[in-house]
Amino acid sequence: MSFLYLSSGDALWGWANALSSSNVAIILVTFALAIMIGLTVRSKTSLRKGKSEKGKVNVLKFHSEEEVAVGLAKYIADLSAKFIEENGCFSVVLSGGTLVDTLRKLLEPPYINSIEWSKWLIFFLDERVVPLNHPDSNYKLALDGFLSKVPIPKSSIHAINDKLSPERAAIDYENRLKRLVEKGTLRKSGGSDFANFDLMLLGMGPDGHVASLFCWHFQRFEKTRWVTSIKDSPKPPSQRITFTFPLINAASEIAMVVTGEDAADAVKIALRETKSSSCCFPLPVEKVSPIGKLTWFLDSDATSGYHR
Ligand SMILES: O=C(O)[C@H](O)[C@@H](O)[C@H](O)[C@H](O)COP(=O)(O)O
Repeated sequence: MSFLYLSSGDALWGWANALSSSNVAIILVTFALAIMIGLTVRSKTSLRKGKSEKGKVNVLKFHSEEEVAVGLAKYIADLSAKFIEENGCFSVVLSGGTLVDTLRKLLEPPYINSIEWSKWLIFFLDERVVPLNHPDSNYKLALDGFLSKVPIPKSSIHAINDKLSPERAAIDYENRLKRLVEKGTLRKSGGSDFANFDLMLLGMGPDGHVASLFCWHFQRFEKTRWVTSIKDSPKPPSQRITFTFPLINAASEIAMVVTGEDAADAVKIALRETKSSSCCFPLPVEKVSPIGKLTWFLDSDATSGYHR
């Protein structure tokens, strides 16, 4: 009832006088609690909003790996034209594994002639710490299967320093990326200081790993480093460097390119068709959530059991 009279100065004065100091304390605590509850509800709402507004997810299902390669080439060529028109260059981050082979349609007409290759900048999402001419090197894989067949200037291909230890190679690569941001060669992501790559091309292992971020390794929880190292990778070779999730998720576009039935279970989990069963935490792939857009390229083997 008292609150009904708050508009009247006299009533307010009388009401206030009537309060003992303990009543004042109770009212202050009540107000504080109300403000805290209000803030909690607000922040939960904005978190939910933030999550749903973050990036768009597009799932493209193709019958065969060949069709994935065709669809991926068109997607990359379109992005190349868009980003070169907007910014004068196109920064592309490559994974190892089967991805490089899936890029093969870019080496054919019309793309081989229409893409402005001289404006591409190439980076490596993860790299095995071996000499660059070693059969395990992702750089060598990309060079032999793709980069040597297109006119991308050598100076635009950013390989790791293969003379360094994994820790030092990761620090060195991170520092080189930071210098490229300072020089304006790479853009900064809107909401953070991380570099904002135009396109990251990711593969995924059957255990749901992406880059060299594996289930049982702390590197997947890294929050501040851009690039980190691992010395006991479950997928050989054991010594690697890898982009971290904050850097991965600062990208404008991420393509998750997954083919073959080995990966089908992890695909189902990542696309929320089933819950993680044996793992009591999200798979690394579930942490892929770019500020921009995420597009899945899947063949029918990788989607066996995925119904949506
Ligand atoms: O260097 C690596 O091993 C990778 O970058 C790794 O993350 C790879 O992309 C996945 O393991 C998928 O590999 P596949 O495409 O061969 O299945």
